[in-house]
Amino acid sequence: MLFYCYHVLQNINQRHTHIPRIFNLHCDFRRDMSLTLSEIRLCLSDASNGNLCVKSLSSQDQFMQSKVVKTTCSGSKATTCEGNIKIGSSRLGEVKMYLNCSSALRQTSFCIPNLDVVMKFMDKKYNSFCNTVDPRSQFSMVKLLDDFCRSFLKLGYRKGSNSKHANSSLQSAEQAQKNKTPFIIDITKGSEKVKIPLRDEVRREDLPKFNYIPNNIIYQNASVNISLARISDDSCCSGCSGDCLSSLLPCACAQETGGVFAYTPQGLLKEDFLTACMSMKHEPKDHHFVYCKDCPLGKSKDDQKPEKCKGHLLRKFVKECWRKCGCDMHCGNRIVQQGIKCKLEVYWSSEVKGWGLRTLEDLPKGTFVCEYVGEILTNMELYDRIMLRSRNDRHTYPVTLDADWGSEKVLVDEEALCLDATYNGNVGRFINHRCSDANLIDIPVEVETPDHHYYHLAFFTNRDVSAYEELTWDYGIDFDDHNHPIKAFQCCCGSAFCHSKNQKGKGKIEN
Ligand SMILES: C[S@@+](CC[C@H](N)C(=O)[O-])C[C@H]1O[C@@H](n2cnc3c(N)ncnc32)[C@H](O)[C@@H]1O
Repeated sequence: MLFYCYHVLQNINQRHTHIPRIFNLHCDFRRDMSLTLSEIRLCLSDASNGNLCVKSLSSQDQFMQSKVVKTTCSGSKATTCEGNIKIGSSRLGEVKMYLNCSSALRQTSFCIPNLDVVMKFMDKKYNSFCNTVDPRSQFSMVKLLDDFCRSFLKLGYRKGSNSKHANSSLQSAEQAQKNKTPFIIDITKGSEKVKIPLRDEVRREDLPKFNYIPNNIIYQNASVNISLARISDDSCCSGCSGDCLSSLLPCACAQETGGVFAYTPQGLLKEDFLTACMSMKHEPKDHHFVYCKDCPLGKSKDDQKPEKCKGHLLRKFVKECWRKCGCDMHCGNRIVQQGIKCKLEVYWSSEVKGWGLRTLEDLPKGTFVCEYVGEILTNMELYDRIMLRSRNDRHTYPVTLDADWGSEKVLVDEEALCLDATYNGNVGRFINHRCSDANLIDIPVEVETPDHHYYHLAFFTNRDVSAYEELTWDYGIDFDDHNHPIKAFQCCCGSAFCHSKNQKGKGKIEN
């Protein structure tokens, strides 16, 4: 059997905004190139035959396969050829096609042509055949296959499916088609270097209501001292020029990370730095935890009788070059401040989790994705906000900037800071939690002030992440502490290490 895979329509779904989309096309073409729509008759069986794992989709997007029992190619020298066409659709509505013809071509001098060339050939052939002049009505193989996939989903839905899973995908795909799925082209309203769309596949009424801000903003009482005088001459690199990463000796800005820069020349977080941060997060043994004498969290719950500190993870910081440094804006030690560069998308993750964030491209390990941006609040301000919160507010959006709380003897309230992205925030507010094996890690980054009670919270990938995977981080919250400002929720992350499974005694991880 001749089998050959062509990747032709990869990423087409990035260009086509409406689902269903062709994800990949794998196919064989006959030697005489007689494989055209009019010459193929498809008989789809309704049997589903297992799952097809696709690397570029997350493992939860299992594909249902339908097997074509017969493919007939007429008009060729070989009268009939039996083969397989496998079509899969995921819950997200992506469609994958394999075309696999059996033939005797293996024995011939058949040479596999470039599929782009074949596509053009087919377009030309059918356009001349139809004698069309209007470019809008011209035949296109790509359009034809796209249409084929849409019809497949549509007809499959009408006839019903023996899979609940596939059914919901088809339903939402159908609905999306019907409604021409409204979505926001750019939730950042032009304030980031990249556009970040919001894909509304299921036509939600409750689109997120918030104001997009690309940088943290002080709400009222927070003390953030960003005066240049605060930066001493020996903690910046005024003598540098160009790119600090290319100089022979690391400059003063690498001191925070032990005299070596945390970033590679390719702009990724270094493997050993990442490993150290991950091990602190995954094995928070006593020496990584610090206990403050006068814990701001304990105080905010009861000022008269403050609760004992439950401990804070003492975190490693990255320090980036900044305004007092002599290097330029493209210096390799200025990753976070250069802003978002990845292709991201906000999408409806699930009924329980709500909106989520996914990547539209493969991201190598150590890639900076985005910051968690919000209003800078003091711990008391956050506490007051929480008191006023409506019971109907399902999701919460604060993070505590406590990476250095333990090293301070006493923090006054103006210095015990949090970020709240409820009303004002960036795309980081859509990142959902995943217990233990999330694909992002949050790293504290010092940029404009050496005072570590204020810092940037930046997300980096902690492994290679494939396009269309949901981006998640481990919020690191205590799910049993119902008074914590970051309200615990019933976790549905789906991880084998999920704490809600642990509570039922399954998948327990030992710290
Ligand atoms: C920072 S927001 C994340 C974005 C949110 N999903 C949305 O729709 O805007 C955090 C909230 O999302 C929900 N959430 C995040 N991860 C979750 C998970 N693993 N399971 C259930 N709910 C989750 C919780 O309601 C949580 O308070």
